[in-house]
Amino acid sequence: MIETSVNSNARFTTLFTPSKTSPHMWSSSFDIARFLTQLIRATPCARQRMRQQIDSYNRLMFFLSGVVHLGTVKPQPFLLCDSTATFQSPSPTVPWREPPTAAVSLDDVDLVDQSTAAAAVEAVEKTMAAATATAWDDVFGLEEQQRRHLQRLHARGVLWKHPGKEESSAPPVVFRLSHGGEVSSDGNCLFTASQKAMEARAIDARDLRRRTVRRFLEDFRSASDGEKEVITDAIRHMYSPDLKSGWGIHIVQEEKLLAKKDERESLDSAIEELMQIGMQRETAAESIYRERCLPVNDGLSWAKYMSISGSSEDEHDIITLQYTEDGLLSVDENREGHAAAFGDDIAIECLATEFKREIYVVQAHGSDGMVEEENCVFFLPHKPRSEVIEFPVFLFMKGTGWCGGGADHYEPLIANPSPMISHEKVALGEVIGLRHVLMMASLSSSVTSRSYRSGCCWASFSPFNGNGHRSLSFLSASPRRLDSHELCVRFQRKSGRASVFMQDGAIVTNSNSIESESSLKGLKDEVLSVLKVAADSDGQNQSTVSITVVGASGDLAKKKIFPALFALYYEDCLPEHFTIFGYSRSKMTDVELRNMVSKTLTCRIDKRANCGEKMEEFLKRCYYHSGQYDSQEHFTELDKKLKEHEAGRISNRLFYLSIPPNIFVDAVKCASSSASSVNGWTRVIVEKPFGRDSATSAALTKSLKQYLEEDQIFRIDHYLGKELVENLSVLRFSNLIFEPLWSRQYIRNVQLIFSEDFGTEGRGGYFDHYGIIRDIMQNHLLQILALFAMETPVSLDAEDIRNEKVKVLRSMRPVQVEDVVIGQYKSHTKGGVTYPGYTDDKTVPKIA
Ligand SMILES: NC(=O)C1=CN([C@@H]2O[C@H](COP(=O)(O)OP(=O)(O)OC[C@H]3O[C@@H](n4cnc5c(N)ncnc54)[C@H](OP(=O)(O)O)[C@@H]3O)[C@@H](O)[C@H]2O)C=CC1
Ligand SMILES: O=C1O[C@H](COP(=O)(O)O)[C@@H](O)[C@H](O)[C@H]1O
Repeated sequence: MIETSVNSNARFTTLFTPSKTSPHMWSSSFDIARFLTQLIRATPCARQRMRQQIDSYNRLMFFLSGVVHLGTVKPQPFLLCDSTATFQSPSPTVPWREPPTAAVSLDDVDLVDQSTAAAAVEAVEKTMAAATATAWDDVFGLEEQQRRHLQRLHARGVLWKHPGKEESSAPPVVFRLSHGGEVSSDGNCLFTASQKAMEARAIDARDLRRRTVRRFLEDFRSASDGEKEVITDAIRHMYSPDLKSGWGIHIVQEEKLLAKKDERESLDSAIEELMQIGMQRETAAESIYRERCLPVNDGLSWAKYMSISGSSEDEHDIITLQYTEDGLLSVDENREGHAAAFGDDIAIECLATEFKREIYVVQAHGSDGMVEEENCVFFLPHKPRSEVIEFPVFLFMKGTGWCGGGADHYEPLIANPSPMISHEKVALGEVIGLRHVLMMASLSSSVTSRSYRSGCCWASFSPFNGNGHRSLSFLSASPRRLDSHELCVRFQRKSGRASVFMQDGAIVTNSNSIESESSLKGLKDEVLSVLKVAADSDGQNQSTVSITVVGASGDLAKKKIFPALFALYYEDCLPEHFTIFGYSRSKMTDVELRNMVSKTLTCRIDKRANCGEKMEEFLKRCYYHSGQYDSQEHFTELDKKLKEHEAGRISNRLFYLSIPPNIFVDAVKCASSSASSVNGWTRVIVEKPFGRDSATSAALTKSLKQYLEEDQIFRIDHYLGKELVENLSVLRFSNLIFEPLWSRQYIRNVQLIFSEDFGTEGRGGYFDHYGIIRDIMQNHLLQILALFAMETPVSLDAEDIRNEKVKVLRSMRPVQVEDVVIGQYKSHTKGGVTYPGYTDDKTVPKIA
């Protein structure tokens, strides 16, 4: 029995639905807070947390099982391109070191005014720290520990040596690995991620898939019998496992079958026929699909399988049969044909061969990685069978797997190459007192002109001029500001030695080849001013989020939204630049709004330090504008105020509609036409109820879509964000004890109990009109029911979860009036206090 008991401590929990891709799950006061963070940053924490809990163990198992069982790649599960290890080998290179942690003293090089230098250093340090820290900051789905490993990996860089080439002809390269952005977590992610990681703009993900399959077929056909056998074994192991003896790693095994799209109807009728003679749908389906579909169990069927991208143009649909040791668990019939073949190790190797590039799959393990801290990043190499002609491709493997059911997810890594720092090469930086400004510059006379990426600037050298001088140009790192600033560095060719040997900010030798003190001073001044400009301009390009609570004078705003925003602020989850505006018809000043809000702000994070202070700071960021919900003019005034606060930054705007549903559309119309962002995103959160029934809900959506794109609309069902509800999925799918027991064989009945210990609380008008069934049953409780009863989704992707929920709802017998017992609560006395009955509430209309 699951009891979702709700009492006065109940927190506001949210589930939001960016409709097209439906339910993302959320949780509360923190829940609404988390929802808002995600919405603002588009990084779903709750999902992330759930993934983390489910995945870390399974990912490692999945990874190791791949390594153990796959005969086609040479598994090397431990750091292959470990920069630390390689850099320590004796070589003519300067060993790479971690950035110094001690504060830099400007004493040795203090040739400019201290305060200017200090201010600039601070600005630059901030930018640099942000650049490194944010390298993996916004990536959702990571445990803190993983994030740390990845940030460290980014900061250190990864050394890569061209396989099979002498160092002299192909010197080693250090890559900085940063996240290349999320890609949709469907079966195409290997290809979409690879396309981004390769920065292959001219080729799309589908082409990559096609070329992968073509490469496989060409090579497979020309393989020897022995090689074919190895490949076939690997394919069988993955897609047609031996269900008698193949157990050991996963408690669920999958078989893949291919159904011809044009035979789906006849397959369905055959299944129906079996059902008519009393067979259950799944057993019937299993039997028909097994009999009439193509198993993926050899090279040719693998090629057919791997060609499937989930589009209507595919020849086949993928059918997945899932088994536990007890027998059939489920049949994923993929009726809409959207499932795509997830790329496996064989596919990656083919991709590597096709492009003649090594592909490294990088994994970072979390707290339960069972490996020591230093070895938490794994590189799984996939070597091309051909020669290597280009730099490698790096992919990040982020698990979304369910109990070994597969579905690890690939995301692109962008690998920025930097040359090795050697004694022939010099970096300029510390000499001018800028600890973290790493501008590596090759002064070797063979190099005529080159660009190097530094943490906050681009620096490029011109060729030497007739006087043996060359200049260094700085460009702001921000792509929007490519205004260059010329600096004459006046390094001399003749010395052949660097003025300052520097690595990551450290001075390792003298600076006597810089011509004179005055030129150094000039250089320092100029660089400082350039960097200051760069840092300032970067600041301007930062974005800001303006959150407008429409209906700020109301119950929900006071009780839940403002406290949630404060919780977010307290937890440092709001961006640096944000403003909150309350908007409603009531007349209020900023101060009055702050007073109103302050009454409901509690330090949710149980009396933690500085709560009062934080609250004051937070309130200072809250403003109010009074206006009608259907007035363009009033929203234009709001827009003006928002702009003042946004101060020229990229503005992202969020409107939280905390108003009665009959005025949603008016407010959206005015907000979108008079107060939407011109250079950032505009998003709208819509509170329930989304209509009274299906028709009115559709009508509401249609009206909203006159003014908004679907992906701007976020619908909330806060209940799904409740921790208990979220944990249900974890309990079901990641708990090895419950997972196999969660079936009708072992559970006799399930009761969902929603018990509140308070009454209508002045909302009698609403309840009497709308009804408790519409208020909580058709949304909150049905969602819980679906989560409880659904089959394992293919992945945690919103679409997959929704599909499984829909299947549950479709297979339920509609409730009849005779099935329902309804009632109203009566007045009662407890602890000497008398609580009114439903009909005693003054706001409940009286029957004449
Ligand atoms: N309260 C809660 O716990 C929950 C609420 N919701 C939903 O959130 C939304 C807001 O709820 P809640 O704050 O309780 O609602 P309120 O009834 O408190 O309304 C919010 C504000 O809207 C304005 N307003 C109210 N009625 C009208 C009207 N007829 N015409 C124009 N403006 C009006 C008022 O502001 P002013 O007069 O200053 O303009 C009011 O302060 C609703 O859609 C509700 O269903 C969802 C889940 C829980
Ligand atoms: O949506 C609603 O939910 C609340 C219960 O949610 P909680 O987060 O406060 O526990 C319910 O009281 C209210 O009637 C309903 O509209």
